[in-house]
Amino acid sequence: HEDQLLDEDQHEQPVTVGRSLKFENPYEDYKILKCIGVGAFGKVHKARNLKTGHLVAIKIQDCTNDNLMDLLQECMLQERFNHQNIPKVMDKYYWEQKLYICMELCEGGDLDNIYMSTGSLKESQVAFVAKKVLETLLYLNQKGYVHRGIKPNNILLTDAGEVRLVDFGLMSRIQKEKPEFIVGTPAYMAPESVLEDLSGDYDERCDVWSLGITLLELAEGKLPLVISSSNSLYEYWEQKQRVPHLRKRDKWSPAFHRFLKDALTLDPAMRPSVELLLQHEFVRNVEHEPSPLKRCLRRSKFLGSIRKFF
Ligand SMILES: Nc1ncnc2c1ncn2[C@@H]1O[C@H](COP(=O)(O)OP(=O)(O)OP(=O)(O)O)[C@@H](O)[C@H]1O
Repeated sequence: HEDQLLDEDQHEQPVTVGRSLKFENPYEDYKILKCIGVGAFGKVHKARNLKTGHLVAIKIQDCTNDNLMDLLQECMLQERFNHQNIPKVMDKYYWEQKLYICMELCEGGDLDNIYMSTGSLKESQVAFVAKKVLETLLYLNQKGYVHRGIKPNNILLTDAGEVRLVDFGLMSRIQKEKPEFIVGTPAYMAPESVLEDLSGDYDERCDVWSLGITLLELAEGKLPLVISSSNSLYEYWEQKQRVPHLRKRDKWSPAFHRFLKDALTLDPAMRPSVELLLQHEFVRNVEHEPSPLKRCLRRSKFLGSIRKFF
């Protein structure tokens, strides 16, 4: 219980994690109900707290002595963030070589699954996602972090259609630690992550680019650039330099076209910051409630139950 991790936010003062990391059997506190997601390092399950009856999501990851600290760092970052769009961590256990992270359940699932089942989103729904993700990114930027993993798969919805951002495993400090390796999912990665001459000092704006690609995907129902490796991303930008845009010009408002043009500015030095984009006409007047995504959640659930039936 005396393990210590470095807390970067507190000027590298060590903080004790032993107090809140439980070295106990999690199955005595939670009943696993069903698997709701699969990640690179483990699975996410829906579960019930046996004392309170509350439903939670439990991420279960295999641990070795080598990766335990990395996984804990990611979880502790998520724990430390206090923002309505970031799922709260309630408990964490280390038991029989596995890490169990119990957090707020986002019953709606991720936007990747949702749009694949219901079809592309409407403009008002895309604008809502844009605003919520920008607000979360602004919070992270103010704390000094770049997310580096913005994509539909990491944007979850609660039952009420509220947006939650997850996956803090690729996150890094703004301008402090450029990742040693190219990190992220290539199709969403900003051109500067592979083009040296563009990299400059505009680190946090890579999230703005990834958000632009994400919104295009949600609106059109498919990825604008089909790129599966950082090599092919490099080749694409070396040869074509054609910036993705909405194909059907008349289907979308001029504000949406302009927003994407701004977010997908090739040169990060010219790309607007998160703060500036929050003032953009496309998102400025988006209401916080009610969520326009609630309707597509109902549809996704309905389609899910029909599929189960057949
Ligand atoms: N709090 C949650 N509530 C509901 N579903 C969740 C929650 N967290 C994750 N999921 C689901 O589990 C999936 C996998 O999540 P996880 O965080 O393990 O993936 P990951 O580590 O980001 O995966 P990868 O590394 O492959 O990107 C998500 O895409 C989502 O569908």
